[in-house]
Amino acid sequence: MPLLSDTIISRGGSGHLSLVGLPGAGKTTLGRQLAAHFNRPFLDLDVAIEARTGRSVRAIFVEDGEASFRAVEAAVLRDALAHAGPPLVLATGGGTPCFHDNMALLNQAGPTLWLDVPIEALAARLPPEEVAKRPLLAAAGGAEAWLRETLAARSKFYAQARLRCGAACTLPAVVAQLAGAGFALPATLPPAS
Ligand SMILES: Nc1ncnc2c1ncn2[C@@H]1O[C@H](COP(=O)(O)OP(=O)(O)OP(=O)(O)O)[C@@H](O)[C@H]1O
Ligand SMILES: O=C(O)C1=C[C@@H](O)[C@@H](O)[C@H](O)C1
Ligand SMILES: [Mg+2]
Repeated sequence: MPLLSDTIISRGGSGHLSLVGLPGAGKTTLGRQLAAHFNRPFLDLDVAIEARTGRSVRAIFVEDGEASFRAVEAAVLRDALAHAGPPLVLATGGGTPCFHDNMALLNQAGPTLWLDVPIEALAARLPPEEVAKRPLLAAAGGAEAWLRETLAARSKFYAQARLRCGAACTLPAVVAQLAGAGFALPATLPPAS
């Protein structure tokens, strides 16, 4: 039986396409668009964590603390990357790349893209109702200050992504960037009959 890490590595450059970046960067939004474009399954890691545990991300943070959440996040990530199905478009959680060896695993599993959206644009995208959905942001004094501090702490992890887009992380721009970088992203084949 192959090791989990062998399974992940064997997917190579055409494996899972993972999006990383701060809350509000558009990982979920762009991830869905990329999945539709490349005819791949889409997985949102936060949603997968909630499905696995039967609890909200917020509840895990509040009741068990961040370290517990990060352990569950790392376990669900490993399972997702090792899954035998077709390669995914994966929207990671905002903090996923910064804990355990998650960023190295994402890079082994396939192309990685940092949505490096300017802080001012992120803050404008996150009105109070969006802030309330995100436990770390909601607990902070102000969204913009939290985003700045968090970027300073996290950029060394996000910067390990193979690709990066800035203000214009649109579907056409990212598709062109992936093609230009030579990542092979074949459309998912229908299941053999
Ligand atoms: N390119 C964009 N331009 C403007 N608004 C956007 C763009 N992409 C996403 N948004 C909006 O910004 C908000 C956050 O987007 P989204 O939920 O996709 O971010 P995320 O990176 O998945 O955040 P989180 O890490 O908290 O899950 C949503 O309201 C979404 O509609
Ligand atoms: O930026 C973060 O650390 C987080 C972002 C969300 O996607 C969730 O994974 C959780 O709220 C933590
Ligand atoms: Mg999201």
